[in-house]
Amino acid sequence: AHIPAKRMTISHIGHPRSFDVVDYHRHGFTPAPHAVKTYRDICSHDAECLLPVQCPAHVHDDSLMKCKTLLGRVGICCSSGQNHTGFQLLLNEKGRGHQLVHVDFQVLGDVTRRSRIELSELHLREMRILTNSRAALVPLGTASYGHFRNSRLHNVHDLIDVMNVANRAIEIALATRAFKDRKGITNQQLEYGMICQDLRPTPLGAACPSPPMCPPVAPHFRKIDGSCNNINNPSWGAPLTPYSRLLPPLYHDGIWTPRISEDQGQPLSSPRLISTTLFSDEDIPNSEYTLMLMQYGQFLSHDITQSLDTSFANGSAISCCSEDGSEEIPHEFRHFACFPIIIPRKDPFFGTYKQGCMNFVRSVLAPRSDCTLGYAQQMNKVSHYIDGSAIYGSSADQTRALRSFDNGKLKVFDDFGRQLLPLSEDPEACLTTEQGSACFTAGDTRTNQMVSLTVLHTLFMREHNRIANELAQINPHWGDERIFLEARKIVTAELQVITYNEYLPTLLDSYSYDYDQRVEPSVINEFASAVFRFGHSMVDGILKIYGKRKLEAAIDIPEIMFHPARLRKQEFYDQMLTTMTTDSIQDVDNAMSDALTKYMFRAGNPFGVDLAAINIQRGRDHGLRPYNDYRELVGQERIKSFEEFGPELSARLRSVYASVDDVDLWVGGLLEPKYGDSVLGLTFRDIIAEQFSRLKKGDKYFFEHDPTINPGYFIPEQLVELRKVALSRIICDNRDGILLVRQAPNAFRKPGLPGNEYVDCTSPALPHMNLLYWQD
Ligand code: HEM
Ligand SMILES: [Ca+2]
Repeated sequence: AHIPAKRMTISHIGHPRSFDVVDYHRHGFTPAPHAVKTYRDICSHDAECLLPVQCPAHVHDDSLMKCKTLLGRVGICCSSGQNHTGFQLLLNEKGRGHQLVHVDFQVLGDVTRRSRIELSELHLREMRILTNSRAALVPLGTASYGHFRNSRLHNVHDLIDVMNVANRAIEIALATRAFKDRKGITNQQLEYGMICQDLRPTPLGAACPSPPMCPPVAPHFRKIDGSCNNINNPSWGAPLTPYSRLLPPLYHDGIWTPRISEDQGQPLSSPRLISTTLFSDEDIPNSEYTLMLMQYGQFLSHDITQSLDTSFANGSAISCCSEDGSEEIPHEFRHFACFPIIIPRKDPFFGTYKQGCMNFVRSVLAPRSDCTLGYAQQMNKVSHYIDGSAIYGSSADQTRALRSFDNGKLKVFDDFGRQLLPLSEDPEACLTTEQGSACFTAGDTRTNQMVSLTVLHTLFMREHNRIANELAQINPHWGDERIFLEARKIVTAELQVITYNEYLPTLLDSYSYDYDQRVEPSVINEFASAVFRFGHSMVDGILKIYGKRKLEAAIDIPEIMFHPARLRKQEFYDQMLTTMTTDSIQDVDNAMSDALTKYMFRAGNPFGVDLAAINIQRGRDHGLRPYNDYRELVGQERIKSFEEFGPELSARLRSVYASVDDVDLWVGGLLEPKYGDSVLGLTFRDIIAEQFSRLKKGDKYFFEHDPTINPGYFIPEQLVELRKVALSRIICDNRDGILLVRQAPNAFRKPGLPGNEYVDCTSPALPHMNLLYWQD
């Protein structure tokens, strides 16, 4: 018996932050004196009036006091802590009535034994499935393999590390289930995190990773794996740790079983049915933004998040569908992480290929960071910070494999004088093994997923080496290590400048500043598994390639997924950069390219997989609550009837959702009307703002933080230089120069828009960063 979403009200206990305050100063508006009362007048002395999403999202029966923010939006009075779970709530009188669960050691001993037996049974079953059935594995060369390829690991050591953590997390989830059965714990108690017992001194404690060892003095350079950033919580933001959450998950069993309908507990509709009913391919180019807004968004998302599909212990891909794809494998014969997407028989596309099942495997889990029993948490495979991990890797091993150890530079593949990323030696790196295929290596395992993504990886690899070369000239006494670390630090700052000064202002108009040690920087599960996937709607299924005067090719993007060999054609790199900074993105709406919903990763096959359906299923896999709960979290009214979505959509929505409280977050967020002149609706916009606020506030090494905070701070003269950085300058500096000679100053906005006219790459309108300020 989980809490029906409709009965919930959301209120918040927060610590002071200054979201709208910043906005207000930046834009220089003065609120009309009668329009709003400032928070000081309304909230008590230690509280501040903030947008709800900026406060730790706490769901309980009472509501904190409503107030108005400086920009006139409805806020709440917040006063403490960021986490939505437990303890603070209990101390707060609002928590009355939610029982803290006492854990007695004898019960815990029994529960531990039971979970270990169950875990070994699961492993045995896995072995049986693997050895007995050909259908257990996803065949190489299929689209489903391409999907799995998206969460491939670097190497076998990487696999062992992930498996270790994942198995411990499963053990804790199993123990939680046993404990719940034994003690009659409610789903609500699980959601609130009311089982507060730290497991570390108990036999289950071994399942929690020990905290990282940090040097006594904070190092000047951030660690590759992001650990030791926060003094009190050194594992915050490190790879293989769980996502944070805005709201507690909604699982059917309170632990890991996906949610069902709010309407009489029927199963939710198939994500594929939702996809065909609500999403179609329409060509609606945006008049303001270039494809770079899409491509940089994906590149950035790969720096901060990667969830992994569960695999067999040997790393091979689990199949949940029969070999011919006509049906799901029955529960008893399939892996416990199977959660296949059922394709309705009448499916207008997959039906013609007699496909009844699309493979989907649930994400790998990580133990909770406070080492308690409770709901399952998904693992982020990469460092949560914006720290260039897609360029450099998220572990010391990965970085070592990418470095040349020559004057601080990264390894390159010299392709007749053009510097490309090193070729991959992994025989499965590409989706195809046809002659002439070539895949590349970088810090992230999704580098080859889209050729335009591979181009961005190449661009930043070149930028690193360009800076390393300059630094070596300016400081001839520096060795390889010093040059590498300084260049990485500068490139990371460049990513932060581009992200916060160029990219985010196209999506948001406000976010907050200052370091705050209490802020957990971790990527928010709702952000990774739904909200930031808004970018999928921006993707154009066709990449146009221009020659000197005319259109040379129109590439169907499924042809270049995990197949970036075109990069070896001499002109292609410059051409792709030109296309990305010239052509339009598609509008953010419920149109999705067929390239993503029918043909994704098809690799020569007649059909691919459906990313819209996968996004919806992933949200359910990760226990995301329905869209309405997040509307409320950003201070909007809950939707009460489908009619509120407008006449056109309401009938379609009603045909796939039994209740308005069932609508998936990714779906509802994309259907929402745009907020002001933003490309996004308010719900997505606010959650994105909150995420990037945390990534800055919770990162001690953020480039702009001052010497009292950032052990590797930049001096003011260097900051002035860094703030000149623009993506268009980086493109000009690292082009082949074969076809690309000009850029508009803002690479995300369409060239030719007022103030964004083309200029020559050598123009002072694209200022250079002067590295002489790094002379030492
Ligand atoms: C260029 C075409 C793109 C393709 C083919 C693509 C494909 C994919 C695939 C296959 C996944 C994994 C889905 C799953 O199993 O749950 C994924 C995840 C994701 N995508 Fe995309 N994507 C593209 C562009 C973008 C863009 C433009 C953005 C954002 C602006 C974006 C943001 C994300 C995010 C945040 C995730 C979740 C990552 C994680 O936490 O694992 N993607 N995408
Ligand atoms: Ca990162």
